[in-house]
Amino acid sequence: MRILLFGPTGQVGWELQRALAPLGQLVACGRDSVDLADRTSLAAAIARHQPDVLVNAAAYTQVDRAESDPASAERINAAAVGEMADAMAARGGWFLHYSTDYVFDGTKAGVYREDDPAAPLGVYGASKRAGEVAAAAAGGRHLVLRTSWVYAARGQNFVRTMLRLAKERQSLRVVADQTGSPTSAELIADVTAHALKRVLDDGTESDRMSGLYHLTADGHTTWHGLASRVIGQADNAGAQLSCRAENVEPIGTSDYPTPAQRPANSRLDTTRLRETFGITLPDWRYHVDRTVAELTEQ
Ligand SMILES: NC(=O)C1=CN([C@@H]2O[C@H](COP(=O)(O)OP(=O)(O)OC[C@H]3O[C@@H](n4cnc5c(N)ncnc54)[C@H](OP(=O)(O)O)[C@@H]3O)[C@@H](O)[C@H]2O)C=CC1
Ligand SMILES: Cc1cn([C@H]2C[C@H](O)[C@@H](COP(=O)(O)OP(=O)(O)O[C@H]3O[C@@H](C)C(=O)[C@@H](O)[C@H]3O)O2)c(=O)[nH]c1=O
Ligand SMILES: [Mg+2]
Repeated sequence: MRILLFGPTGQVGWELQRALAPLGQLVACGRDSVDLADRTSLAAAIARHQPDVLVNAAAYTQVDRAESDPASAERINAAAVGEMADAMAARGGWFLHYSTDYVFDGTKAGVYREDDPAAPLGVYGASKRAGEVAAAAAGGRHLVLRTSWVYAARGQNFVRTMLRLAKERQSLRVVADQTGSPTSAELIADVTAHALKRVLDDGTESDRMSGLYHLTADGHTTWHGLASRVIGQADNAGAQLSCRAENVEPIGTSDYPTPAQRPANSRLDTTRLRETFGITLPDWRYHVDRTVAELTEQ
């Protein structure tokens, strides 16, 4: 079983290197060996490695920058994804890919299901939605895992930003009217490996599992709730902070203007994933607390 991984230096890709290794012969292609902006480079990587499974953890993830660089976001998050999906459909292999809660506009009152209409508010979300559509349109076997608010002990993420700012400033202002589920890269990688093992073990029976799934930690909070949790846990662990949890001020979205608009509600219903693959998802605080512990030990 040959597994090809794109994006091994990213948050999710890094964890996938560990999680996927036991499932087959894993080859990781970083930017040094494949540039997804270049169609020829992408086709050559697939031709060279002849994968049975392609896992794409690479993406254009700078939400605000995408607003002024839509061509790059569209190329990496949509066109390249379509080319990957087409190539894997032609090979008869599995294509695994990730998408985002930012495909929704956040106006729904409850949790979003996989088949709720997408209505992205920004360029990043629109490019990721186009990638989802392209992955399905190829007609091959695929798993697209839609996740949200990803963080890890390494890489660029909100949890690490909050710890850095809490060391520099005596107070922080964080939006309290955007709700979602913080999800660790480690959880995403472990669930990916579990789901991949399942579809490979089930052979052609697994064709009915092909499709789109929501994958987030259980429960939800706001960005303010997440910042308060992170700073409170770091403080308890003895980190030297200038800002305490009680000095994280809740603000409204309009008080924190950004180039890209973000959904007010992006809670995702994970029933389909849990029931199809028999997975239990931990509360969002579980991995947040472990990640903060790891970061404050360093
Ligand atoms: N981060 C988040 O909060 C969320 C992420 N997602 C999705 O999850 C997936 C993984 O995200 P995450 O791990 O956070 O991503 P990161 O931003 O941490 O990593 C992105 C990866 O993509 C690679 N990459 C970007 N452009 C290119 C290119 N032109 N050629 C080759 N490689 C490229 C990067 O390589 P390099 O290191 O060289 O730049 C890096 O390995 C993505 O599909 C993302 O859309 C979904 C919801 C939330
Ligand atoms: C740094 C900071 C951000 N914010 C706000 C801005 C924004 O509304 C929210 C989150 O900010 P960030 O820019 O860190 O997060 P953002 O880049 O929007 O994160 C998103 O990334 C992409 C890749 C995804 O797919 C999404 O699921 C989501 O995780 O917090 C504050 O209120 N105060 C602050 O000090
Ligand atoms: Mg960001």
